[in-house]
Amino acid sequence: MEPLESKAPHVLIFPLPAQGHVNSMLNLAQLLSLAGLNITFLNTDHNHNRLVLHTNILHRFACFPGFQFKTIPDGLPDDHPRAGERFREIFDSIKLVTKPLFREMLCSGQLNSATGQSVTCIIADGILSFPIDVGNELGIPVIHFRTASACYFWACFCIQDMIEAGELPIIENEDMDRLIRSVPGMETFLRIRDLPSSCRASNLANPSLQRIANETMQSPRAHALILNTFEDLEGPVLSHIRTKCPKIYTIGPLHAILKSKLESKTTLLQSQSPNSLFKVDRSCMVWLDAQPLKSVIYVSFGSITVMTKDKLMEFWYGLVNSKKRFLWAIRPDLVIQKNGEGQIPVELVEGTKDRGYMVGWVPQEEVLVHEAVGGFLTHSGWNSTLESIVAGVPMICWPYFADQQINSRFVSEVWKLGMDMKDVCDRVMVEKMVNHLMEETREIFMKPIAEKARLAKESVSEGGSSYCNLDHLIKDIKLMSMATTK
Ligand SMILES: O=c1ccn([C@@H]2O[C@H](COP(=O)(O)OP(=O)(O)O[C@H]3O[C@H](CO)[C@@H](O)[C@H](O)[C@H]3O)[C@@H](O)[C@H]2O)c(=O)[nH]1
Ligand SMILES: C[C@H]1CC[C@@H]2C(C(=O)O)=CO[C@@H](O)[C@@H]21
Repeated sequence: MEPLESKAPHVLIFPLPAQGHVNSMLNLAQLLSLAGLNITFLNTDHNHNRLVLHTNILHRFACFPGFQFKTIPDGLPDDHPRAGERFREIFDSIKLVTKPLFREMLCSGQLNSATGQSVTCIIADGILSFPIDVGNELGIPVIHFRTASACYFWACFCIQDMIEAGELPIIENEDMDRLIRSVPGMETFLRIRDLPSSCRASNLANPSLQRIANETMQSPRAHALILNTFEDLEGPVLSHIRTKCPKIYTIGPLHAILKSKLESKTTLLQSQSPNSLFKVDRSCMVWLDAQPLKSVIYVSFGSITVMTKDKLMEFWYGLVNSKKRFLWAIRPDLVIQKNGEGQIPVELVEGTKDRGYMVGWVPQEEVLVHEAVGGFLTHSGWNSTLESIVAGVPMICWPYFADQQINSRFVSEVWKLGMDMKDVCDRVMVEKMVNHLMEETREIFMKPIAEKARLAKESVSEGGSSYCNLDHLIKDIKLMSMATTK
């Protein structure tokens, strides 16, 4: 009989089906596969089809004999938008449809590895607590992976304290600049407007507010908590989280640690491509090649943001009026309430022809490290924030929802890596901020962002904090698996 020690663990990875979650979980899956672990990556049918259509994901993972994709329904019809506020409908359908199937899949052995080995550890999205219940029932340890920032996690964790202190709910006509005092470590800079967007609900029974508060407070029940961040970025807030979740693995920025691990593996590195749910248009790289050094502001609002055509026009006018060059990723489903196609004003058409380039979806990691890119107008999704930090590109933040409101506060006020434009959307402000970031006050941001980029790279290099924590995580998973297979 094979000695127990020689059996590689079998880890089931289950992300919330959203770009920013699938992305970082796939990076983790690849890192664990490189370490020789057997992995089952459980995608929703909808997202798996999109990944297969738009990426070389099957080819990329084919070199790992212990890796397999499995799929599960998300319970929504295929033509559901899965964007904007309607994204949240996924939580009810997951609860209703996916949760019982998830349990059934584990019980029936459908998720066993290619060699027949059952799951020895689950890494589940930290916004979903039901895998902890299923894991407990079946005797499988569960690790939570919250794909957003640590500062967001901590603010969510403190929602109950904010309620008890009378700081929530927000009342009508409230001063949005009022400071929040019951999130330890953030007393001097966290305003109401910076709280996770669900906290803007005026009713404490709001399902979204209830969900993020309740689900976040479940994480201490997990065996450990993985965060896509690094100690030199979020150290102080991590100390607070450790009082509630003592075992935290900070292993970010994941895209950077993966890149550094692949550096010596040329064939694997060459076959890397973005983990995109959208069709990537690479023509923007040719356009960027023709632009002067640090002259372009890159604009993207991530995968879930939606906006009215009026708002889009404000951004467009602001960009054109700034007279700066811009590259704008406009997802096909970004604009809601299109109100017919309408005429695009001639000054926008001309200004864009001269200095702009628009595509549906870009290879963002590559775009941000391109030498022509000098700034990023972003929705402050956590992956985008980390990618910008690693690339040393300062940001203008226009948060849309969830963690983005607090991420943008940290980017601007705590880390001094850019400017926060939250809750404002007019062409004059866009023009002014773009000019500040790209020219007038650019120097203010360049030193802090270069320093954070250096620290990020150090953390993922051999001996760095994230590098070592990933090794510890792998050892922990191996130990757990020995215990569960005994
Ligand atoms: O044209 C584009 C635009 C984006 N991306 C990539 O898509 C990802 C977007 O992720 P993120 O910046 O985190 O934004 P969302 O897609 O909006 O991510 C969701 O998930 C994140 C992680 O939990 C949260 O921080 C966000 O608020 C939430 O909206 C990044 O890796 C980008 O590189 C591209 O490759 N091309
Ligand atoms: C749609 C958002 C609700 C919460 C999710 C999240 C989280 O981990 O709390 C982060 O950003 C969004 O993708 C999700």
